[in-house]
Amino acid sequence: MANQGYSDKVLRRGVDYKSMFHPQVYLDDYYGPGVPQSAVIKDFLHSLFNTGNINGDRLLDLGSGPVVSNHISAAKWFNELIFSDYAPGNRDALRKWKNNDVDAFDWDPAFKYVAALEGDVTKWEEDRENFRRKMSAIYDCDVHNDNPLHPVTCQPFDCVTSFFCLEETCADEEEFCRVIRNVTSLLREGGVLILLNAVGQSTFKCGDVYFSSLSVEKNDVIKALEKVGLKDISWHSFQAPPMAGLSDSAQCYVVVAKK
Ligand SMILES: C[S@@+](CC[C@H](N)C(=O)[O-])C[C@H]1O[C@@H](n2cnc3c(N)ncnc32)[C@H](O)[C@@H]1O
Repeated sequence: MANQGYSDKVLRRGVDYKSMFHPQVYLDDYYGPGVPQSAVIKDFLHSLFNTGNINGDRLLDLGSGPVVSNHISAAKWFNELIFSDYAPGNRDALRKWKNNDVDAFDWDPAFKYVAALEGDVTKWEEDRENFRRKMSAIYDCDVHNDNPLHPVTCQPFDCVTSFFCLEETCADEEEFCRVIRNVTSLLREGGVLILLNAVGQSTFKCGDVYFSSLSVEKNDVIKALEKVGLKDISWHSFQAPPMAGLSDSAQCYVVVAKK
């Protein structure tokens, strides 16, 4: 589980996200029109949520970045969607979209795509407005705090998600386990944790900037979840289409576990 490769690059992490992670660049590279990876992820999350087994009142996403599309399929199963991120620029991008600002990122194609998966593409605008209504808060967060939402304290959530975030904040296995513990503390008993990330990724790019990631395999993730007492752990992995030099991994995982 060691970071490797890219020894000639400066790999950014931690506080660098506040100044060197540019939301618009990230969105264009990873979520722009025709990026195949984002379609594969939407397909997978659609099939996961459409089992109907993951539902409740409040869902919290940690390290949301400027991204809403990964939660479109989840939205109909929860009354409130709470987003959070460490970098103010990302929280601003989320707020702009919620407020329908003219220069907000255009998520309409993502809503159309998911509405088509749901079997009725004409519903996409209704889905988009329902989503905006359910987006009840956008918090500052740091998954390295015992309470990642500090200073905000919340009732435990029915579901906590974190996509392409936790490994990106950790340098070693010990930190990864601690972060999993912090994140799990926000779940109610019986609540569901959903993590999505790349397998074996040690770096990803946002524009010209390389960010570090803790390279994890299936056993590392499952061990960390078991260590904090999570149960009913299910692991899914799928091949992600090549990302044209943006990441050194072409495999994604989704892990689902119950507290
Ligand atoms: C690769 S982006 C993922 C964004 C989004 N979740 C997605 O699926 O595309 C990693 C995100 O983690 C956030 N982040 C970095 N350090 C963090 C920390 N200590 N606590 C919470 N989020 C953090 C960054 O600001 C960034 O938005």
